Amino acid sequence: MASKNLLLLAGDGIGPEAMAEVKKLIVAMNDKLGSGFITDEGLVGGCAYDAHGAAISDADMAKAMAADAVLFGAVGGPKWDAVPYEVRPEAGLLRLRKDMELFANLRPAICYPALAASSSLKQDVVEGLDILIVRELTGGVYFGEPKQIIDLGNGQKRGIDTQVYDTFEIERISGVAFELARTRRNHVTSMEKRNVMKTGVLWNEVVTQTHKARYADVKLDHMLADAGGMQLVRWPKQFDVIVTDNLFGDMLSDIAAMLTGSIGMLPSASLGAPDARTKKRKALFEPVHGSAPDIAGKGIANPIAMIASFAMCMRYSFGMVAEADRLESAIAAVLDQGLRTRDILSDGMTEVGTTEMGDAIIAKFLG
Ligand SMILES: NC(=O)c1ccc[n+]([C@@H]2O[C@H](COP(=O)([O-])OP(=O)(O)OC[C@H]3O[C@@H](n4cnc5c(N)ncnc54)[C@H](O)[C@@H]3O)[C@@H](O)[C@H]2O)c1
Ligand SMILES: CC(C)[C@H](C(=O)O)[C@@H](O)C(=O)O
Ligand SMILES: [Mg+2]
Repeated sequence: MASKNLLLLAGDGIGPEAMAEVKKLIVAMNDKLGSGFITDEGLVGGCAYDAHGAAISDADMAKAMAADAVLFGAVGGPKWDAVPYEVRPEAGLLRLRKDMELFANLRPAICYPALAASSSLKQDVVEGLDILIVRELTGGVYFGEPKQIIDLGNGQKRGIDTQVYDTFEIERISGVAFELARTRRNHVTSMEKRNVMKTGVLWNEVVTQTHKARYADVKLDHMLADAGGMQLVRWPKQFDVIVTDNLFGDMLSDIAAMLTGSIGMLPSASLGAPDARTKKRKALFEPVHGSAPDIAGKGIANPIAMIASFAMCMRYSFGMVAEADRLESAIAAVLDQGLRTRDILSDGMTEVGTTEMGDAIIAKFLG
């Protein structure tokens, strides 16, 4: 049996609360189904800074590089607002993405039937929604140089971030989007801002060329990213796969999160290129949400995004497609039963905390 070494990086705020539910699930799967997961743990984010002055230590980084997959909770919080920029909690996540070369971030936004009526959007707008945002994750303005604040010496400062994309980066992320579209509804919408950005012009050009050369069977549309945001809330069901850069993908996926009822619902997978010899991809799975300092420690966080991220882990890292499908069905069934954490609560439903929600999903999954 192929190894299943998981590194758990729970992080800060609600990260450990959500991760606790996945840990219970892993223990139950090992005990009852003989799934054979081997777990190790490490520190990332503010807790890592507190322990050793860095947002992730070299030792934990080495563990992440060696693991078959990394499960990540969330990082950040007001406690670390004043720490130096280079070691702020979020730097740990960015280092993991960059050093592991996780260029492809898959963010599916699925509206579970039971939540269609509780969205802030009209029911018919979100009912049956199943879209996938493919976000480029190791380039763009997140990593481009120079990135600095310079003193102009006249009482003024200048903040500089640099958006950079090379052909190969756009080619490989659009390849991922086209491949995934072929397994879905065969439609890709590429979003950039070619009307104001040179990287947008190149993005559009390379996606068009990649399509023509290798994926002409897939329907391709181009949309300016601001209009894309508007279309996502106007009529999201027009989309199948959206491919976009690092920053637009960050923003568009938070918008998409609300289509599903709550940001507490959205999982994600961050994947590297397959290794030439072993064909295995480096991979990290994390909820789209952050550490939610406003609700941390109260036991009310929604663990579904974290649990659904583990479903993606089983599907993409271990080929456990049946188990992943069953876990997603268990989430849907528990929502059908009327159980709701506070973020997705609506009239007539039963409010439960993080632990009860996790327990109910695990029981349904095993049942
Ligand atoms: N991947 C990550 O680790 C990640 C992602 C986004 C933000 N952050 C960090 O998290 C901190 C807080 O950021 P923010 O407040 O902008 O975003 P956030 O996602 O943490 O919270 C936004 C809102 O959504 C709610 N929310 C988020 N997840 C929830 C869940 N699972 N269940 C119920 N409600 C949930 C929060 O209570 C809050 O009201 C910042 O330090 C930020 O940098 C980390
Ligand atoms: C925490 C932060 C670095 C991160 C990002 O901006 O990518 C987060 O917002 C996300 O969506 O994963
Ligand atoms: Mg984000």
